[in-house]
Amino acid sequence: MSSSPMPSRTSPDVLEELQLHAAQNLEKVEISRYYEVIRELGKGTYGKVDLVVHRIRGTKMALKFLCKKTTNLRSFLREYSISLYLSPCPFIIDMLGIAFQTDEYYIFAQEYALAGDLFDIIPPQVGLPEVVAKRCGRQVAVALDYLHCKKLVHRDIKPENVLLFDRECHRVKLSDFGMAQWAGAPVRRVSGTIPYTAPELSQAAPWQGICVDYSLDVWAFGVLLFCTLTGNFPWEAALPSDPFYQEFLRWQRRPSPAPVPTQWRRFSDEALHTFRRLLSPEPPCRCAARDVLSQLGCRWTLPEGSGEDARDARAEPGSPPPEEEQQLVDRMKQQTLSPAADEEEEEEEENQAVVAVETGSRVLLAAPIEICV
Ligand SMILES: Nc1ncnc2c1ncn2[C@@H]1O[C@H](COP(=O)(O)OP(=O)(O)OP(=O)(O)O)[C@@H](O)[C@H]1O
Repeated sequence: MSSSPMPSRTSPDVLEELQLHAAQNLEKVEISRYYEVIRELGKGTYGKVDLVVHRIRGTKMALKFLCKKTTNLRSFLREYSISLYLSPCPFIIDMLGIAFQTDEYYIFAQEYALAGDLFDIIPPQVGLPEVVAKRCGRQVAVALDYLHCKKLVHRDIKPENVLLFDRECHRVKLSDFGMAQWAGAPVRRVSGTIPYTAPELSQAAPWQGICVDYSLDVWAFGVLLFCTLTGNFPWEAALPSDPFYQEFLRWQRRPSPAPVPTQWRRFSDEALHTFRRLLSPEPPCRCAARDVLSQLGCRWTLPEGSGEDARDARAEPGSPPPEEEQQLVDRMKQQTLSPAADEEEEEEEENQAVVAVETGSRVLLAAPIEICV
């Protein structure tokens, strides 16, 4: 098993050229003169994304604003040129070749993904239907394979960075290359972790140097697939102190047949095999993102009520006692993609979406994120 991609036929010099060209043409523009802002599409750590219409051409587009206070020109040019460089892939967000600045922001334009992002359509504690999750997973796997072939690592794979053109995921695209790095580049872990952070990074000492590798994306992709299929995170963080991660690790490290951790029992043997390879604690043992493609023909989730989900529920030597397991399940339930679910139940469905976006649903995902420089 190896996560090495096919060799790239393109040169990183292209990126240098793109950056230079963008830097030389980065005009100061008064936004309201050229664009009418329709609404805010999203907010991130370093800025915001607005839906706008070009006043003359009438084209709808998404403008990404990076605040000058927190993003320097070099980082902006990097994100812009990497996004441009990767945008020929049909599963990566298209760039419109427009970049400019105001006094406060650096800005670039992208195509507008009219159905929002993947996070917003995952029903908490339920997940998407298998067919939809696989359709989405297939496109993300191809996008990852593409950028890995170009020797780049995304480093921020999560549902918020998978943009949708329809809610059934017939067309999805990977976005947000603000963290992307060349494979092999040394980075330092600065702070924090999220559920998608691979264990080698979560467990690195603060400021410890690590080498960027494709396997970081593969791990995050495995977590993303779990979230998409279940509406839960598999763990809060891939740390020994996290009981869900610990239980998963026990299962991963045991010779098979080993007891399947509680929250993984809904999956078929084929799906478990795939998860085991995507989420191997040892980075070199992780498979490539594209390896998921050959598993899409198998059934991944067991039919509800088939009795199959009782599989491995029997106590086996070394598995946690039932009370401990129940506690794990309870904690897991609190750790859903929508911690505010209870309060929202009384609200109308329309309001729920708004509340989820504005307050509750991103709590876990908004936990301190991995920032490497
Ligand atoms: N092209 C687009 N079309 C529609 N919505 C978009 C588009 N780009 C971004 N968004 C929305 O805006 C959100 C934030 O965008 P993005 O991830 O690019 O910002 P960021 O500052 O890099 O975020 P983070 O700090 O979380 O990485 C996305 O999760 C998505 O909901």
